[in-house]
Amino acid sequence: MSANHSPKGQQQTATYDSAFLKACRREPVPHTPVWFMRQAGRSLPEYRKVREGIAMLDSCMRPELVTEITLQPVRRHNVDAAIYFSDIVVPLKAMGIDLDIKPGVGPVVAHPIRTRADLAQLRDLEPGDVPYVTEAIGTLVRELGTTPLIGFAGAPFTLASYLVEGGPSRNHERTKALMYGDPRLWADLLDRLAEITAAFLKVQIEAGASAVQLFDSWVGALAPADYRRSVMPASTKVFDAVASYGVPRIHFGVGTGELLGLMGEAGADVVGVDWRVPLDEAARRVGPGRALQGNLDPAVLFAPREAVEAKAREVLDAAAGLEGHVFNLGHGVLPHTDPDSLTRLVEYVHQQTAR
Ligand SMILES: Cc1c2[nH]c(c1CCC(=O)O)Cc1[nH]c(c(CCC(=O)O)c1C)Cc1[nH]c(c(CCC(=O)O)c1C)Cc1[nH]c(c(C)c1CCC(=O)O)C2
Repeated sequence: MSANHSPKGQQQTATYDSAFLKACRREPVPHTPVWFMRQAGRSLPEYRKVREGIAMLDSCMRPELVTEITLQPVRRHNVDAAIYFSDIVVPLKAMGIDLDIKPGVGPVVAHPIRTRADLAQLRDLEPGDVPYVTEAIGTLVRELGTTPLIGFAGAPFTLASYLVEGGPSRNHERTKALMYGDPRLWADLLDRLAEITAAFLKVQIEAGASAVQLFDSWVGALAPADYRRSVMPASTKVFDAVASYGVPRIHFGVGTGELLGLMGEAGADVVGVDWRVPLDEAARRVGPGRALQGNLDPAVLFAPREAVEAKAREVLDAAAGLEGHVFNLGHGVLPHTDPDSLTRLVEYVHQQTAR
């Protein structure tokens, strides 16, 4: 019996033919696929329950907990894809960098990277550093059946911003001081982070992830010329490193209206768009040959149902002429979102776009 006729082969074929992966490949879809960034997390009571008393980073290293949390939004919302439950700082933690995720704050780094000597903290990431990732993804792919699993990583700029600042930052002043003040050290830092990120994405793809998303959440802080010169080479290196697997590569950032074209050029198959740029205009900026993902403002979910549906309709109308559209929010689900409004939104998009 050939591999493709085995139950596993049949599952792989059905996953390949899912609406989500078809939209990423810009093929015709039975309905517009939907998933939400941060769909697993504090908006769900079942998440808060299983996380009780367990620190965020500890939970990322427990495969049975990761599996359960990743599946929760799929069960509840009928989304078209799962996203692996983890955090962008997990590979850094795995190589021994002293950092923690502080509740309500975000990642905090004990010894920020600001000199060439500090770079020694960043060594190569080996699959053996993250055995829980390989294990959890293996289980998830079996449990998810035909629903695709998205792997992810933080992009070099966004990771560098946490490492250089030592924590979350509004203005990224230390990061920019290094970028403009010591371009050589900056380039070496981003190159190291690109290698780590690429290695982390490879682990996830080899374990069975069907797509990957690179989160460059804070890169919207840069002007296009600085992005092109100081960030794009590292992000391109990440995308090139995983190109041969043939899985869709999604590239996302916030406030990136002026960077959308370059973010596509960096090597993405799908460009994530926040709510500030309508999708038809985003498509003009990104150009042909790439799908778009987005872009409902996550705060809209706090409005009454009719208003949510009217705003979702606007997103669908702006996406009408696109080659490929994956419906998502323009950034992550906000912690106090009513989960029922997410479930209704999935239903609405599916029903409005059924072909
Ligand atoms: C910038 C960034 C981080 N982490 C991430 C990004 C990029 C995405 C984005 O722009 O939102 C990525 C991330 N973090 C988490 C996921 C899970 C998968 C998903 O459902 O999308 C993903 C994709 C879990 C998490 N990561 C974190 C939580 C909350 C911690 C908790 O539940 O205790 C979750 C569910 C913690 C975290 N980790 C980080 C922040 C800013 C925070 C929030 C701090 C807080 O408000 O408490 C860094």
